[in-house]
Amino acid sequence: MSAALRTENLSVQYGPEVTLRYPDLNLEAGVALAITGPSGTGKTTLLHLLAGLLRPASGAVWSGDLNLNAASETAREVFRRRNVGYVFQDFHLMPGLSALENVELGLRVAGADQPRQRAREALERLDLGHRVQNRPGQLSTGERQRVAVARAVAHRPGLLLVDEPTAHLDRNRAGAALELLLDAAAELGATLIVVTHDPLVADALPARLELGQEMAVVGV
Ligand SMILES: Nc1ncnc2c1ncn2[C@@H]1O[C@H](COP(=O)(O)OP(=O)(O)OP(=O)(O)O)[C@@H](O)[C@H]1O
Repeated sequence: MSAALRTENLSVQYGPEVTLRYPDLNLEAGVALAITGPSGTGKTTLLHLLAGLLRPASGAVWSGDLNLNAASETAREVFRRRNVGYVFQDFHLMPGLSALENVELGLRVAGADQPRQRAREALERLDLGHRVQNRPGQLSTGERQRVAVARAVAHRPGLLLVDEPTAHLDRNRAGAALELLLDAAAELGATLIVVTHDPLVADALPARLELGQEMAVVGV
C-alpha cells in the first residue's frame, strides 16, 4: 500500500571526501516525483536511502509511521520486499534465468502467493507474453526494461523507485517507457520516484526535486 514518504536532515558520508546533504522531502502517498540534477549530486544515493538499502550518516526516512533508520535490519528487509519496487538503471536481471523466472524470483522474495502465475500475468500486461521463456541476453533493451518493470511491480508495491528509465532508449522508446511507468504507478496507486536527466521524463511528472549546489524542491 502506498504511504506518505518523509525525510528529515538526511546526509550520507562516503569516506572522508564526499558528504551529501539533502533537502527534506514531504510527499503524500501516490505522488510522482522526478529527481534531477548534475552528475554526482547524489540522485541514485537518495533512491537507495528511500528504498531502505542504505543507512544515512544523519537524519531519517519515514514511510508512513515506519522510521526506516530506527528499524531493525529485518524490518527494513520486510519493508523493501513488500513495499518497494526498484527498477535499476541497468536493470539487474539475472542473465541465466528466463524473463518469467526473473519476475517469479522477485515475487518469491516478496513472499507472494502463486508466483509463477502472477509473473506470467505481469509480463503479459507488459506485452511480453511471447517472450517469457527468453533470457535477458535474447531480449532487446526495451524488452529487458519491460521485464525489469514487470519484476518491480508484480508484487504490487506502494513505492516505485526508478533510476534513469530512458538512458538507453531512443525518443520513441523513451516515450513508451515513461508511459509504462506512469500507467504502472497509476494502476497500483503507488508513489513514483524517478531519477532522470531526461526533460521528457522530468516534465511529465508533477513534482521535481532538483539536486545541486542550490538544492530546491518544487511542486511538493
Ligand atoms: N559506494 C560509494 N563509495 C564512495 N563514493 C560513492 C559511492 N556511491 C556514490 N559515491 C559518490 O557519491 C556521489 C553521488 O553519487 P550518486 O551516484 O548518488 O550521484 P548521481 O547524482 O546519481 O550521479 P549520476 O547522475 O552520475 O548517476 C558521487 O560523488 C559518487 O562518486
